[in-house]
Amino acid sequence: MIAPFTPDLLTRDFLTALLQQQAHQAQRWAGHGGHWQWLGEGALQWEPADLAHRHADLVLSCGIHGDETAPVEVCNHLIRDLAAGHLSCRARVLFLFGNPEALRQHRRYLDDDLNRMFDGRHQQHPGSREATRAAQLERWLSAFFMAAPAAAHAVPRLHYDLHTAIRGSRFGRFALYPYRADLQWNEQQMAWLQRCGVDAVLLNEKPAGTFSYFSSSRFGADAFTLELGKVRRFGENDLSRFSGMDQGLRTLLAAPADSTTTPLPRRFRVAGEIVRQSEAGFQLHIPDDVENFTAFPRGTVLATDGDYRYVVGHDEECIVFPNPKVKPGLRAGLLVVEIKP
Ligand SMILES: O=C(O)CCC(=O)N[C@@H](CCC(=O)O)C(=O)O
Ligand SMILES: [Zn+2]
Repeated sequence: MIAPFTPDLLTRDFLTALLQQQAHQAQRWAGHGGHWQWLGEGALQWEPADLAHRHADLVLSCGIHGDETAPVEVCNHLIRDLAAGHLSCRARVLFLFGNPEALRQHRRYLDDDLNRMFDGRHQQHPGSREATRAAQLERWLSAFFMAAPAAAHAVPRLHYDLHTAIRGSRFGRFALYPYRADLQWNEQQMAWLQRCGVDAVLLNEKPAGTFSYFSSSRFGADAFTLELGKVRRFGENDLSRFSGMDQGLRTLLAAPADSTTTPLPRRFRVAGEIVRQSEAGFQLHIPDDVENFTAFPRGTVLATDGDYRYVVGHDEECIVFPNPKVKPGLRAGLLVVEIKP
């Protein structure tokens, strides 16, 4: 029998409540040092009692891809510990569990890749379940930033979109920094990422339909897609591999990121993109066991599709996210080159 919905269950085990579709009423209730608010399926907001002195408006999203379960467990533990009073949180936080139905089915997506739908692109996919969800996630995130109560000082907007990758990687954890028209990368954020165990950052050079691009471009948030490990099913994740990010987030909830300098992550810029052209003719000439950040020399033909060829044009390009199964028109791989200090 499905247990009745209570706010207590919702925060004690948000994930189970979500997967069992138990929580579906708009509610607001008091917690340790602040208030919770259930906004809708997969959306939970925390506001500290002392809003005037909060140090960040932080969006933590996970499960945008339904087969990427470890970050969902990390967020679930943060909610549980915050609800139990074991974790202090002086930031205002919006937790978003991106694609609940895909999480239930352990599928990357149901109809379309949700992380290609943001910044209004969902309007081009009427009838897609991910289009509906992207519009909903955009509304929650927009309201969270736009309706932020006044504070005693400027409050940074942050958004960390937590993912895991399909393939192994030469860098265990890496971040994607969405394109910024002003080209100002936030060095303090880079240092914070390094302290969380993120070894490499990819700087994107054009707008995208990703969730992190949406919050960066629309709200000036310091937003990142964070790749924290490998895709696995619920129950198969070794959460000790995620402890760096877990600890980093716990510290950040309690207090602003400190600005001590650390070695910064290595930086890469996007140099090219493999785009699948057709359903029938696309071939990716990269074996299945090639890891993210594997380098290929100039002249290597990485993909073909009819007249289309992707040929490595720099002395060396490293492949990230090679995936021959994407739909035509979508990215089937990113090519990056390191920016030498
Ligand atoms: O491992 C893979 O092939 C994909 C992992 C993943 O979901 N990555 C994100 C990156 C988003 C970005 O470019 O900021 C994605 O593809 O959506
Ligand atoms: Zn993902």
